[in-house]
Amino acid sequence: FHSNIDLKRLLGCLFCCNLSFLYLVVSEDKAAQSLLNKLIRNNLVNTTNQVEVLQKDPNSPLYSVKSFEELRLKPQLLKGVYGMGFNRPSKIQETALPMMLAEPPQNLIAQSQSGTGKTAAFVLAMLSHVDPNNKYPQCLCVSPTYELALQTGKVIEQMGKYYPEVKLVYAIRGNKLQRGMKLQEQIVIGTPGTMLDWCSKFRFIDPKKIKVFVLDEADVMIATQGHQDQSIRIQRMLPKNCQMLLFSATFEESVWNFAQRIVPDPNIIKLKREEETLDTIKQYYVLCNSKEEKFQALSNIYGAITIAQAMIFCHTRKTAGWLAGELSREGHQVALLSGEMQVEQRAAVIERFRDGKEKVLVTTNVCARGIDVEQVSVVINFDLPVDKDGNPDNETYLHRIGRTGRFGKRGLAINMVDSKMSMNILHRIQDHFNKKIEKLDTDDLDEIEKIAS
Ligand SMILES: Nc1ncnc2c1ncn2[C@@H]1O[C@H](COP(=O)(O)OP(=O)(O)OP(=O)(O)O)[C@@H](O)[C@H]1O
Repeated sequence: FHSNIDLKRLLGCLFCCNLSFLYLVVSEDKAAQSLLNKLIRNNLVNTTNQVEVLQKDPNSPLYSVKSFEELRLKPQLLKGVYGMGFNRPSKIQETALPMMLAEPPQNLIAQSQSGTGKTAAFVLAMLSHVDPNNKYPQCLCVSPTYELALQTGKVIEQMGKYYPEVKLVYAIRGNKLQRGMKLQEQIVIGTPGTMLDWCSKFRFIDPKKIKVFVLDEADVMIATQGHQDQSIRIQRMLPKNCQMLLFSATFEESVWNFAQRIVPDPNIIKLKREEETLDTIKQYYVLCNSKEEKFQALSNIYGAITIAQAMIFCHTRKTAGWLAGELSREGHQVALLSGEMQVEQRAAVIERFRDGKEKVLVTTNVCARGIDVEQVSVVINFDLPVDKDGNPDNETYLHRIGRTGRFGKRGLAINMVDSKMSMNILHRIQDHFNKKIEKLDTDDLDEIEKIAS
């Protein structure tokens, strides 16, 4: 089942004049990124921001809860929640859960970054609303890919551990059912195409009996051609009083337009992402003439200061592979994150690095975009981040080395410059952030030692 992301990317390159191929590659990347984040995250992201709430009816009181008890959950579900190690609702759950569990049910559009507790919230809502005595589907949840659906399914299974009467089925390609059968499971989770077929073409599901409809990862969903229309067609088959819930990590205009078509009369909850800043980061650049010289500079740095954990970014897979080899030969414990790896393999590499089993992580841009490895104190741009036109990619630069304000530890960033062009990129990055990037002479041990103090 695991989609071979790299084969598709390769095909995308071969047919790069064919836009639809390119489209596929981009959307696969988004889904892969999202899956990767899910696989490596095992706790909530910290946030100091407040949720913004826009109520459908501004006059109705706004409830928020500080404990799961206040939600009057079924005892089996409360046990399930505590069994997962949750002590109290996350920021977004504080407001989203009372809305989702209210009677009559309310519709909701919620946006917050990955890892803030959205999945756990809607899973709890689905489990609370089903009637296990009714042996037919009552909740539908659509996800952009099979793998993402599976992850949500796992959360349903964990949270519903003490509520075994509630059953779950996956509406995914490859799960072939006998014609004419009717599903008995109360929750159906799957991808839009198969879900639509099961509701209309095969009628395994009676859409008129659905009480809760969840659309997860709306931003990833609309990046895949066809998913948007399929989702809307499913939504149109559902009864008027069905609760509609939509979740997204980002909220650009296209997502918002889609959300409004899926969710009528919504309450809206938004949680701003924690801003990243370069304020607590010391930034340096090193002048070199070749990749061998860059490696030598790196060795000198390693020789002069103790680096607990470093992340090194390269532009191409080839450079990353070469550098990882050179570093290993010098006796470093190196992890390599490369594009040809499957998402699960990538997650395993990042987890080992997180656990401190490896001290250096060498990676290409594509692989590490959007991944937070908070404890890394040194980031090395072996190649500076540029976009496809060769312009500085300021956003990636900030994301790689920036820290989120209050939680941020001090950090060190070293940029390797090996040509006039990369010097120009460096200057533009420096101007963009209006923060000086100091020159570092890596042949001068004393100077290197100073940067660590
Ligand atoms: N109230 C809570 N207390 C402690 N941990 C929680 C709580 N809610 C969720 N988590 C955990 O935090 C992590 C992120 O939660 P969740 O997957 O629900 O977030 P998300 O916003 O849906 O992110 P993603 O889209 O990446 O899955 C998970 O490991 C989850 O088990």
